[in-house]
Amino acid sequence: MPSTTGAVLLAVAGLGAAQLTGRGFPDCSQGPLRNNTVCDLSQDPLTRARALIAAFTVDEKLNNTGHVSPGVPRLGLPAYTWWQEALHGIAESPGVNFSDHGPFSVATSFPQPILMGAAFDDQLIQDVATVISTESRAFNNDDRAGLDYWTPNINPFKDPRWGRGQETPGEDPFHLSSYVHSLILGLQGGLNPKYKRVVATCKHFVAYDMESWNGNFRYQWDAHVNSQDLAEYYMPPFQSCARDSNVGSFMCSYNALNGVPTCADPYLLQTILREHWGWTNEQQYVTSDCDSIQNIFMPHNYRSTREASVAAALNAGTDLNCGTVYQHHLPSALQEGLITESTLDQALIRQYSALIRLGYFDGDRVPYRSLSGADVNTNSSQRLAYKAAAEGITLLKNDGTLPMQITSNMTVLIVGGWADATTQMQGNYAGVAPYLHSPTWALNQTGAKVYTASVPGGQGDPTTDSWLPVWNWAPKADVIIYAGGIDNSVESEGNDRTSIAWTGAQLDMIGQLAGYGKPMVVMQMGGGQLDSSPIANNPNISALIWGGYPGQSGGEALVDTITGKNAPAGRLPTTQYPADYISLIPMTDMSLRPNSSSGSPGRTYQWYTGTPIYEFGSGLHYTTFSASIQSPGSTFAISDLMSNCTEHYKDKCPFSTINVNVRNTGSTTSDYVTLGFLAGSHGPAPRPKKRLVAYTRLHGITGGSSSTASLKMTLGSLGRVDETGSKWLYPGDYSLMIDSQPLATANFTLTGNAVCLDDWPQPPAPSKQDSDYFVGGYGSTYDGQVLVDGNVP
Ligand SMILES: O=[N+]([O-])c1ccc(O[C@@H]2O[C@@H](CO)[C@H](O)[C@H]2O)cc1
Repeated sequence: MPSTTGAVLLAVAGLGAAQLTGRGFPDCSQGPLRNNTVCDLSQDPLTRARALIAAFTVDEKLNNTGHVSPGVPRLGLPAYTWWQEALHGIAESPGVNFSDHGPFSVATSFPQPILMGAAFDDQLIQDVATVISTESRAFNNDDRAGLDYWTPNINPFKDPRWGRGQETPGEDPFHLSSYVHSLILGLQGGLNPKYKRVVATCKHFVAYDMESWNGNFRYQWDAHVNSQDLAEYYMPPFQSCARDSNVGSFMCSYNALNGVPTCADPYLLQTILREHWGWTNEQQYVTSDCDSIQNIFMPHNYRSTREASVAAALNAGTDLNCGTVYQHHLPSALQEGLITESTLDQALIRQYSALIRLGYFDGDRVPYRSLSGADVNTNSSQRLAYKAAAEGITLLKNDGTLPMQITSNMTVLIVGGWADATTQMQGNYAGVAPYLHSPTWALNQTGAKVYTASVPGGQGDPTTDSWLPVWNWAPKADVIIYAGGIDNSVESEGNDRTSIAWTGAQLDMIGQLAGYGKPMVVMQMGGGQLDSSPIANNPNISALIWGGYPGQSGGEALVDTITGKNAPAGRLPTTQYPADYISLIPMTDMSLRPNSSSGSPGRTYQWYTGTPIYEFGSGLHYTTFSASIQSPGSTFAISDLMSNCTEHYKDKCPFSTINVNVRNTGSTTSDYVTLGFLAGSHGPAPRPKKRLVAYTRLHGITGGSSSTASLKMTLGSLGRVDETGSKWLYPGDYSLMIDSQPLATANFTLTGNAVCLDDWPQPPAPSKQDSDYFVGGYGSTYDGQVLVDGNVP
């Protein structure tokens, strides 16, 4: 038992404040660590990290367990802030300093992931992530950021109300898995680079997709998910991160899963993450979400003391605490024997070996050390931010009015809360952009006469003052654009939506404007979808464009889509449900399949039994396409497929690369997203309507010419998940369909006996303590304090 576990000598600041605790690097040539093996580059990262941690006293170990780590001055180990954010560009966060450094106080601001997801272009995502990691290294070299980025948010966007759905690439688990693989390659600099560019963090593990609904809050919510939905829907993006992309870090979530707060769950953090997915080289760490270890104690009330709560987290495999409870309560947990020093060592070794993989101790040998302000906000990163917005923008309705020239002799009226949007275009987790070009700014570049009105006001605004400019200008306009929808005032962290309809005030204005009978375009902005049927069904509205949160070049990309400079080819990454959908299913219902007894109509395009307003994968073009598919063959014996399968993880074995010839049958040059959906009578009922198994974006197909999409399909993409969560290859009929409204189909049959591709580990039976689990809930009190959102005591 260690003798000294006394007061931790640490002044830890509040969670959200900028905490610039000093960065810099340890000096391995002159500093006190120079003779420690951590400075010996010939050793492997794990050996080096072990040697470093062996030099710490117990107090020094305990001190360095929070996101603000003081380092060890005695050893010349600098303070380090682990918490940086970069969801779509370097973002304001505790470890990032944007304060004035001349032209270098900005970072490229790409669109929110929900819009980049709509591009269905994995190479684009890798390119974007490479710019982010380049800029991150420049910030780090200028001592204005650390090297650990707690991004991406990769929880599937299952419920249209979720305020943070905008942070994700959409609702489909295959799409998310593929997207996140490319993203991590770009952020970290490859699958297994000698030096990672930055550490990426897949969050929030797992089943976190609700902020605040009907008295449930993310800090206390217990998500009940059966093994089938868990393995089939909620887990695949995380499997892609851990097993297939070698991500450097994971973040457990606020919520509990089936009675156990995720940060205290060894089934998740050890059995699934480290054992089943082989995330075992001890060069990666699990961090908590910010204060989610405190939440194990309260409001989850999963353990009766803070000491027991921090011990439950550390022992389960949460190596780092975003917050301060580890630093304040692990000392007594150690003294009470609730944790061992070797478990503490393991957590620290994981943290510091991750830093070693970043070259933290290797001085100028790290190739990224030369990156500087000249590598931030470059011309090419500006072009990429534009491209990312342009590729994601999705055309949902067009009566033939678009594309439409906007020339200097025209008058344009643009109305709505997004008409002059600037920071609004970034959404949340944003940084300081070099510029923010609004739709109005972009229209002004055309030389046309542009009138802007930001009406309407709030839903209950009874005045017509703000309508006057509209009534004045609408009759004179050659084209009317309405730019509105939703933004972070109704969807954000801590804030789920209570309606998925357009507000009456906006529909009133849109209807009035349409009444002028002019060419009229509606831009539906925001991350979550709105029921746009009133716009789709209004014959006086020429076109509907969905623009998400398009980032620094959003205005140009939107206006260029109207004029045809950008030929739209984005596809909806989520289902657009009718407005009454949310009255049929509670946010807390985690099941995907429709259920006649609960009344659930099912979730996502795979299981929703109703008719969507616009389905997942919708998106029009300024041209037309045809497709022909090369058949992979008609019949396959499962035994043959398996005997050719040499991968350790059987679901990764290739099935076939299927070539799809896509022909532009119109005259406008355009990209085309080739979506491959699988359906058929294989595996047990109920069966999904279809599921995405492959996609590729083809670029710049000129009118009359063709391009080939190679859709790589694995055995896993054919597999289906049973009720225990295991994935099987089943005999039966399969149809691979190209596009949402199929342009081509290939049918084939698998014969023989079903074979298990992935034997899912079963959760343990609830322990006595787990069954004592009690959710306190917000609005309840603890120690006389009322628990309120954003104020977890
Ligand atoms: O106290 N704060 O300032 C604060 C700020 C953000 C916050 O959200 C959490 O922090 C992010 C860490 O990456 C997670 O994605 C999110 O769930 C939680 C707490």
